[in-house]
Amino acid sequence: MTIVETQNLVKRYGDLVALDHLSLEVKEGEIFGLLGPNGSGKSTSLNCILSLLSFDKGEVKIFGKTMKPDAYSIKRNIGIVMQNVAVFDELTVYENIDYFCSLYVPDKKQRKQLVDEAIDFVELGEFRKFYPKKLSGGLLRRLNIACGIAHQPKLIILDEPTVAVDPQSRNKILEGIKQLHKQGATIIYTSHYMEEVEQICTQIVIIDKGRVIASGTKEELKAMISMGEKITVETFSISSDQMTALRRLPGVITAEYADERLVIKSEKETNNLAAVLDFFKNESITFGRIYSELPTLNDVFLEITGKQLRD
Ligand SMILES: Nc1ncnc2c1ncn2[C@@H]1O[C@H](COP(=O)(O)OP(=O)(O)OP(=O)(O)O)[C@@H](O)[C@H]1O
Repeated sequence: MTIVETQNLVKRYGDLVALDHLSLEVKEGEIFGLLGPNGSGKSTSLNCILSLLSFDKGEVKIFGKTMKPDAYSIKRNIGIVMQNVAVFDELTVYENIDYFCSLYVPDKKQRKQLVDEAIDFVELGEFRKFYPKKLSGGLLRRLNIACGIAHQPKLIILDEPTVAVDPQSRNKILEGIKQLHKQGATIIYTSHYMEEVEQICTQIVIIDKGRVIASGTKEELKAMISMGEKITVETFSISSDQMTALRRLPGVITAEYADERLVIKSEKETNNLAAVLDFFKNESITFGRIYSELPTLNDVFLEITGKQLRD
């Protein structure tokens, strides 16, 4: 079943085209990763999906129905965790979650159970009587998440929930998302951190300048590009003749040297690590670490657009 569908969404801010015929399809049970560099249109697309922002062209359907600002039956089944923490300073952790949950769940007894479950879920039990001002950035994010998910929605939308959080809270947030997914929620997750998207998303769409540039599972995305292996060698110097020799190794696509790092990218099913190691030994070139990696989503982005995901 399709949970969210956007067809040819166009959103302009004056002359700037923020969404350029953006079509997305999120199926039930997916952790759908919307990955793109800063300014690529991730937040704009979420705001259009949620009818928080009007758009110039296109259509949004959620749970098979057209999404509109007053589509309350749809909204009741959506949980939103936005980039900026939005909680009330005057309310405690418990009261904040209870307030947001009360917008969807009027029954007090039922709500108490949901709020308690949300507090346990984000592990804020010992902070339930704290006011937001007393919480660290990571704990605040977790409170923000609890406020968005306490009513146990079918669809959860998280817009860069890990920006500027400490590694411990980041891991807790990512583990929490996986758990919500296991419990049956469909999740839309935006990020410009490709490692996170690789780690948790079952389906990924990469956008740039408001357009979809690639989509699929992480394996499918990596299979789209010609590169299959990236070898990095930390070395102080290498001559242009030596670079030419390295470029002649089988299957080498590029070999570049910058900032005391040599990076050799080779085609799929090439294994040049042993050959590169032999070359450095035979040429008596001193080197530090040498390692081989599989392509990342950044390499996918780089090969398709010619630029880094994180500029
Ligand atoms: N209210 C606005 N008025 C004018 N331009 C805007 C507005 N909001 C966003 N933009 C522009 O639209 C484009 C898309 O922005 P958007 O915030 O959707 O990108 P993003 O991928 O979410 O970026 P980030 O990761 O920085 O949040 C950017 O060029 C941005 O500068």
